[in-house]
Amino acid sequence: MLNFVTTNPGKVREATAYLDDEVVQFDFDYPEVQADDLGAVAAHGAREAYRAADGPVIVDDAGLFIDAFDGFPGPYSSYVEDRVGIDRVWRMTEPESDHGAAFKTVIAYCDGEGFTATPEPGGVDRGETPSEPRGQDLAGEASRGGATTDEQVAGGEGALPVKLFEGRVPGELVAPRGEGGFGFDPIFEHDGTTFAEMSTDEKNAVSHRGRALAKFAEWYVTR
Ligand SMILES: O=P(O)(O)OP(=O)(O)OP(=O)(O)OC[C@H]1O[C@@H](n2cnc3c(O)ncnc32)[C@H](O)[C@@H]1O
Repeated sequence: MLNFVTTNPGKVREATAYLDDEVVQFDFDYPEVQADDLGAVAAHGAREAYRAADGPVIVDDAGLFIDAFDGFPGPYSSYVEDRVGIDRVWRMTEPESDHGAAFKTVIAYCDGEGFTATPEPGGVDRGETPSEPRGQDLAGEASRGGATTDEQVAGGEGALPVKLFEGRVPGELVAPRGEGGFGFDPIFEHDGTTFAEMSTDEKNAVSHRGRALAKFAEWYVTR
């Protein structure tokens, strides 16, 4: 059994559709660290949640990165969805010449144990294809090239190990269409279809979360 630490049932639906193991929503609203890096936020959350949960946990920190706004709202997407709303985010983007955007997610796994997989030189597994099942051990080592977040990801000396899996999907922002999904799905179009017009399985097949879950699932069964 795997605890998916989230207040968002949409994320759990997507993970359940993907993983063979039983996935249970663990509604634990951990204090999110303020960081420009999804990995740092997810790693921190996974450690906090593991201490509160009875078993292994995954935390997914995700966001919408809009090209015209240099990646805004990124890690602050949940806040912007609540305070600004997806209609106004679309209206802000509409006058821009570039409507490009990407969803990104980092899944952090923690079970209180160390991991045996070999760390990849150069950082967290940032590949995009579901066929790359590698994560990285981040216990107590500042192993990434980023400027501000190495220490937050590594968690300092003696910190519980976490393993990170990233997924990204490019797309275009459009006027809202569709009833499915959650969050910014109605204004995010990929290959002519918004995520809100897709079924959960269709979205998982191409989405940031699906890609990260694929990497996680492949590692999880063989770890
Ligand atoms: O933190 P938890 O409790 O898991 O739930 P959350 O929904 O607040 O999750 P995040 O902190 O990861 O915030 C991500 C925000 O990014 C947006 N988002 C992330 N993944 C998305 C997806 O697959 N489809 C649409 N919007 C998404 C949405 O606005 C989320 O609120």
